[in-house]
Amino acid sequence: MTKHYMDRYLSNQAFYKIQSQSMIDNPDQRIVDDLNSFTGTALSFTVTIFDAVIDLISFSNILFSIYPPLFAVLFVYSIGGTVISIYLGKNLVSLNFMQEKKEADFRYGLVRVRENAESIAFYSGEANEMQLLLQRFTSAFKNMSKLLICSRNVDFFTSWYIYLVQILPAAVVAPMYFSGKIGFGVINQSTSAFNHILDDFSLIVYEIQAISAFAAVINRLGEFDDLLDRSKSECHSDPSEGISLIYSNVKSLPEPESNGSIPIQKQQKLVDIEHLTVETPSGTALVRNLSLVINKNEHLLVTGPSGSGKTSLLRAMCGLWSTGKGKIIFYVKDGEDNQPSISSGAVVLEVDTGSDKCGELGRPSNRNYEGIFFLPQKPYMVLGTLRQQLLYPTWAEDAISTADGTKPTGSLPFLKQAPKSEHTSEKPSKPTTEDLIQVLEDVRLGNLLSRFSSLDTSNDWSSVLSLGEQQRLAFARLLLSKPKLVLLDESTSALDEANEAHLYQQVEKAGITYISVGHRRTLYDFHKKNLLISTVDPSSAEHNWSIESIDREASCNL
Ligand SMILES: Nc1ncnc2c1ncn2[C@@H]1O[C@H](COP(=O)(O)OP(=O)(O)OP(=O)(O)O)[C@@H](O)[C@H]1O
Repeated sequence: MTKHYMDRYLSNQAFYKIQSQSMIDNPDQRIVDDLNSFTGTALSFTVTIFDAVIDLISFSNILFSIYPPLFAVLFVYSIGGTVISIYLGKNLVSLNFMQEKKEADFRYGLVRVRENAESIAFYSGEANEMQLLLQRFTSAFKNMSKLLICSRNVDFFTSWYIYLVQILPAAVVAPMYFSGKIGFGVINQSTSAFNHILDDFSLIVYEIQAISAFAAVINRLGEFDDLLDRSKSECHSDPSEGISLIYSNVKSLPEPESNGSIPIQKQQKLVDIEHLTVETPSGTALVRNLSLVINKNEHLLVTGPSGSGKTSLLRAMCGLWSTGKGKIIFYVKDGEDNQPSISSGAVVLEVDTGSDKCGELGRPSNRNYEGIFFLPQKPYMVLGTLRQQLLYPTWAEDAISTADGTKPTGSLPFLKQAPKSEHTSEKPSKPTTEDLIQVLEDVRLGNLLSRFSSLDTSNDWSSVLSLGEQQRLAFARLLLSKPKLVLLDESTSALDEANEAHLYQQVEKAGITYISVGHRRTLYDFHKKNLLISTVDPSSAEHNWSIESIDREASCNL
């Protein structure tokens, strides 16, 4: 079940939507704790119910042969007890639900302190953190107090219910004993049979607390399950709604000129954006009616005021946001197998649409295999060795290792990677150790090997490397993956100008076309076109962007 849920959580970018739109709380706790409770309790309930059925069959006969009216008393008693315990415990389900949430919130608060230890220490924010954590803890504590009061009431009743049962059967059969119809031993016999059967009928009374906790777990898992299903069905929804991403496996060939030749520049179209309007998930327009073609090596710089929607444009290009309209066509795949067929001078394009590629995972399972790479401003450092950092995210097989760095032993079927979807393109071949060392040199991080002794040293890389070093490491990943197109979101913001220039030269040398977002003047030196996005004016329907060529020499002189 854990693997099943993780598969769906990591498909269709469900984890991203859940986090960015705050759809449900603590999905991690649902996967770890709720699944654990669900499977454990489901198993123990099954065994308990099975036990109860066997017990009921064995003792009903005895009780019925002693005195049939005892059965009627038993029914009335157990039904009455069940109704009262359900009434007393009616708040237990919601209180258990909230307890799980509040404890998970508290734990998450502590995890955030650990993850942001340095920033908090720089801010000297200990007192504030303590306050925030105490608020979360107090909230969990208050809910626990309500839960305890409710459980206490249920417990009082359950105890009373259990004690009364000791005298009830004896009281019912006592008149028969005194009238001499039954012997003294039969009283004991009837008490024992009565207790057994009552235990079976009173499952709800005895287990009301466990049942309410189980119901809360089912609610939380059900909510999560629905969300994951919805995320999958959204991927298969009408592709005409929202922004369409199209991955073409042929290069777009324009109409040949009168002499039959096709201009070289036009053959190298990489991205074609048609009438694109990008909106936030809440529906605010950020970029209006953008039409743009990016050819190979025609590096584009996206600039504009803070909050104008530069990163959001990249989000739309990566398929993270589909709110808005228009088309983004990528011509980044090699077209050897699918040469366009030309008939009567017309060019027929063969394209794979995003929806065709949906398969199990909706959007392409790994955009990197499609020849597109993304570098964020704050690089993500995986938990693991330096080698795993470099191989991430294109080659992830080696990531299966335990916290102490050892490989898990034994055959665990769920550790096997999922079979590759037939639509998924081939990965580039895996780099050798020499390639990894070379790429570290290329991004001027060769000193890491002497600092950390080898490529297989594990560390908390986001703490031990400076932000600039992390950004260079991210460029090393890019150079290893050799995509056709890379989207750089202020990914050199922490670097000095010399390192920034060096990295851009390396990327250009590798033949990778880049689209950068940034504010720094130095960036103009490495780009050929500038897309300027201005803040949308809600009162006007005009588009809010302009494109101009960058005169490299002029920008160098600036
Ligand atoms: N998940 C979201 N839901 C709603 N609005 C969002 C969301 N994420 C970002 N926004 C809003 O969208 C707008 C554009 O954000 P974006 O990150 O694209 O700006 P930007 O131009 O890259 O800014 P900066 O230069 O400061 O990085 C901002 O006003 C931001 O508050």
